[in-house]
Amino acid sequence: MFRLAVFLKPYKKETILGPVFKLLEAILELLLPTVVALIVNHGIGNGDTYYVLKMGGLMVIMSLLGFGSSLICQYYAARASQGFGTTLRNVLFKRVSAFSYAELDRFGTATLINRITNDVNQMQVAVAMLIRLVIRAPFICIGAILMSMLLDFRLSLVLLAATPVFAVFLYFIITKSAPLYRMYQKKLDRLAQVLSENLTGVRVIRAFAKRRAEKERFRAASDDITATAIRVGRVSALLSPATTLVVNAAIIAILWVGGIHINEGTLSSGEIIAFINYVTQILLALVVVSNLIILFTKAASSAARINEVLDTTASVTGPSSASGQAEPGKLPETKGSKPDSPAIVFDRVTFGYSATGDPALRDISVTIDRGETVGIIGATGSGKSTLINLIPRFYDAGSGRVLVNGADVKDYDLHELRGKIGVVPQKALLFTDTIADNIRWGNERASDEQVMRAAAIAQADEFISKLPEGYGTHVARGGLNLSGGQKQRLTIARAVAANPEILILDDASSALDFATDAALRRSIRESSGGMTVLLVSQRVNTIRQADKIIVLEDGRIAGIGTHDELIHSCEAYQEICNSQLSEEEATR
Ligand SMILES: Nc1ncnc2c1ncn2[C@@H]1O[C@H](COP(=O)(O)OP(=O)(O)OP(=O)(O)O)[C@@H](O)[C@H]1O
Repeated sequence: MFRLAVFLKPYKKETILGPVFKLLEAILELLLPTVVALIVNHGIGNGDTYYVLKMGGLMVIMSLLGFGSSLICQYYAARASQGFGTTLRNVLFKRVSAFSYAELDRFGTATLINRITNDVNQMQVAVAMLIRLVIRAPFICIGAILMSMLLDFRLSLVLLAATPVFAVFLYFIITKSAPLYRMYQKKLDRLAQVLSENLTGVRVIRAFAKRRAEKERFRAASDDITATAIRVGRVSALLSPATTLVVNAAIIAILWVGGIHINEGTLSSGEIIAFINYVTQILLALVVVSNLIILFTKAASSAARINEVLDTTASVTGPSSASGQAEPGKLPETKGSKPDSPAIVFDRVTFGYSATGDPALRDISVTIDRGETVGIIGATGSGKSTLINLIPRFYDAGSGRVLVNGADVKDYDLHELRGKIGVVPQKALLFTDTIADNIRWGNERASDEQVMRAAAIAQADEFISKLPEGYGTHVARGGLNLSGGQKQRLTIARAVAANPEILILDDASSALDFATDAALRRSIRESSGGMTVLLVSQRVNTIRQADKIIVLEDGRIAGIGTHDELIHSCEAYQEICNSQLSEEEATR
């Protein structure tokens, strides 16, 4: 947990001055019972009203000073904790943004969101409490014990005897609650996962009339977390009554022993009042300490979760380059890349999502020349998306090399590499902005003409022009106000607008009708201007005109060639064609 203290560095002043002011308040608070004892013994005992008023006035001033110190501490604590939380959240977000798909897959979205929000909040509260109470509460405890020792050493032995009893309670509660807090946070992640699946998949759930089942699933996750919360609550709830029990037992013992001393004439009534005051202060401070311990037990498990993210380094990083925000399509060439080399080469590439499971790609070797249009086809799960994900380094090949323009993708600066490649994913994702800005997302500097040209290539111009506000039409959250095919065409336009050297369409026209799909391929071919195009599809019609077709089967290459070559030589391709085309269509 203390590793995260580096994020408090910019708030050194607040972290030091906050506790100092709180200490001042605690000192004033500790002196008050002694002043009360003086008032009782000298003022009331001697009937000296002037003394009572003078000391009463002193008490008011001390209380006001204490109040002011407390306010200043509160202010510093708020500044430091909010600043700490903001910096930590930003650092975590930056770290997560740099994660490759492999790290994102490993953690999962729900837990990452919880770690950046919930866990950081938990740490933020812990920092505020650290500044406000961590010094004050133990100081009050120890100070009150010392002050009571000064008042009457024999009586204070009762307090010392109570200390180990309290320590045993504390130890029991911490060891029981810490694992429960860790479990609670894991279950919170699970709940967030179920909730997110339900909200994003609401249409599918309704279409399959699965609402009741999903409600049950949510209730089960929710009940599960409640059960853990109750268990942890039961354990931690013991702490306050246990503290009160120990301290009240001490008070009874003090009254008993004190009574004997008063009878013997060795203790004044003012001293016993001050003594009880100190014991009450100790009680309150101990309740605070015990709550702090619970808070820090929670914060420790949050800190461990945060540190896990901070300790995870992105597996996909590139050598740094000074290319910065270069214009898309005009990025500097990486060392090793040659103008006359093929656009993409897979050189004996093998890749698996996990080190132990079956590889998703095995021994893939293929060369794709610049300006070629290449179709990638295969049954579902055969590895098509995995193959293309290795080109922009969404994942890194386990063995073998992937070359772009003759240079290993690992030698590229990531920004430079991805600037060369336009990827249109299977699932169309749009942002809440205008249609024009969504297309411009791939190239912020694109002029209106370039945006319209990209839309025309993607066969999107016609439907856009029919919208009431044309290119200025606002895309609703998640593209709700557009059809599946319209969304796909906009994501294609977005990739085209970036003017990439390599355009990858990962089953990106699956929602288009045959005529639009054909028109799209024609316009990409006509206006590609030397662009290398990779078309991933399960539809033979989408890829049959390609210069080269790669057929994948169970992660291996089953054939490479044109449609005419493969229809005679590749069994896997023949099977796909047989399932989709008539004999006449296949050989036409
Ligand atoms: N993120 C992932 N983590 C683990 N396994 C994965 C992941 N993505 C894909 N796989 C597995 O890798 C294999 C290849 O998947 P891939 O998505 O590349 O197939 P595909 O040919 O593109 O399929 P489709 O046509 O259905 O999109 C499959 O067995 C799949 O289960």
